[in-house]
Amino acid sequence: MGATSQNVEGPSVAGAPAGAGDDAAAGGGVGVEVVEVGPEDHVAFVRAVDTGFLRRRKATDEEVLAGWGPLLSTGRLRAAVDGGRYVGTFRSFDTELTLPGGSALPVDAISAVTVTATHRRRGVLSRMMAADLRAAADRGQAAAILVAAEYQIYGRFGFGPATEQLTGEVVKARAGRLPDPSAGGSAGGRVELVDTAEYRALAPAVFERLRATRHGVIVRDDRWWDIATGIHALPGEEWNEPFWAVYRDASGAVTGTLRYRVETRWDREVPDGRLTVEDLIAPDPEAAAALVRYALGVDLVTRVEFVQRPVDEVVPLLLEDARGWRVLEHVDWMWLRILDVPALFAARRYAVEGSLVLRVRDRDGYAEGTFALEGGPDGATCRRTGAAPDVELEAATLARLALGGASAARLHRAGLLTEHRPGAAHRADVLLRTAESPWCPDNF
Ligand SMILES: CC(=O)SCCNC(=O)CCNC(=O)[C@H](O)C(C)(C)COP(=O)(O)OP(=O)(O)OC[C@H]1O[C@@H](n2cnc3c(N)ncnc32)[C@H](O)[C@@H]1OP(=O)(O)O
Repeated sequence: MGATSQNVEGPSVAGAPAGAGDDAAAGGGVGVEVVEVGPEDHVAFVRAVDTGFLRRRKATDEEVLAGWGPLLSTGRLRAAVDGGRYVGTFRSFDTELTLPGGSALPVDAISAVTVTATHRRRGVLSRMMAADLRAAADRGQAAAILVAAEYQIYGRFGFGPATEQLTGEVVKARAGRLPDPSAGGSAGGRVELVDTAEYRALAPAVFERLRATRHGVIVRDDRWWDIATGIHALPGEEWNEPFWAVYRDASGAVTGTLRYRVETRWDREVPDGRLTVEDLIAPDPEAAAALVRYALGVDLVTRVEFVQRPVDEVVPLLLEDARGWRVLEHVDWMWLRILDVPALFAARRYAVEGSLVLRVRDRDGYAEGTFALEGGPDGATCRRTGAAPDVELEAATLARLALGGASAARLHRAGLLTEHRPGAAHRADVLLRTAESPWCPDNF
């Protein structure tokens, strides 16, 4: 294990040669080398990620290793090294992304991207990204995904925002008549509060039903569930036990799950609590409505916040007075980098039968070319073609359209999509857009 004395540049590492590396002409400055990180340097990697994200973690090396080691072992770790110290970090791991129509596309998920303040804007991220995307393409993965810390970072690497999400709040006093939380579902089901172990046992199956149907969703593996339920503690991160609830339909089957926390507040003798719905997974409308009504009905609470929700969230439609709902934040969320246009577009499904010829420009080559797409509800083909294109766009713009969440007509108005045939943007929308918005409920 490398020494872990922290300084501004991050810890020194065992697996990297001090001072070794390529020259400034390769980018990244003199002496900076991009290396793969093995288990012997997991602690140094975590410390460097913390430095990059401006965090000070109070945990010993042993605690860091016990908490993060199993997680890091499932992914690929890259680091930039200068003088034997990590100055850049990059993690990627395999997951599956649900496409419109329900098929699961194997993709490369990127996280823990940092470059220390001393080495920024010298091309260190560019080199780590280039290495990772090349490796993902060589493995046959059709796309890479990430959640961007800042909007301006990833477009240059061919990523575009493929899902958006919102956080909204219900001000109960303005929402009209509120439901009785004990009333249960309209179809004879009921909401039950459960303990952590029951939730851990019941929730994954409900999530799998969402994943099979909602495009934009990615895998939650056992490790994810253990961390999300506090069963696997992450060192230096405080765990506050939330409330867990499930919805059982009339047959007793669990069809929805809810994780929420409450901050109790008082305005003198008047209760003014805040309830935050952190994770609401309910593929069935009946379960979704029952769990929303339950959250709104909890006493001693005046505001209920729903975080990381799809942009077509139903909460306002469940209120007697929809003006009790207000959107607090509406942001880009999961960014997509298409590495193989035919593989992705042939794997998704389309609401109606249609065809479209796309000319895609890609500085890095992966998505460059002209592609003939023919698709419908039951299947699709997407092949390279010599035919004249209907529309022309950058790979990063195509990423916005890939999951059906963006409007080609709007992109055309913004000058991001060129029509080579009049009306082609509208035709693209008829083919590519989806009735439900793509939604990635997770941060990774
Ligand atoms: C998936 C995730 O993990 S998201 C988390 C991203 N990490 C963070 O936000 C932590 C704090 N920031 C950082 O660690 C770094 O600034 C990083 C990782 C964002 C960028 O690393 P760098 O090594 O500086 O990037 P690099 O030098 O390769 O930049 C490439 C280009 O992107 C631009 N760029 C990089 N970061 C940003 C940014 N935050 N805003 C605007 N432009 C940026 C650079 O100016 C450069 O432009 P150019 O090619 O026209 O010269």
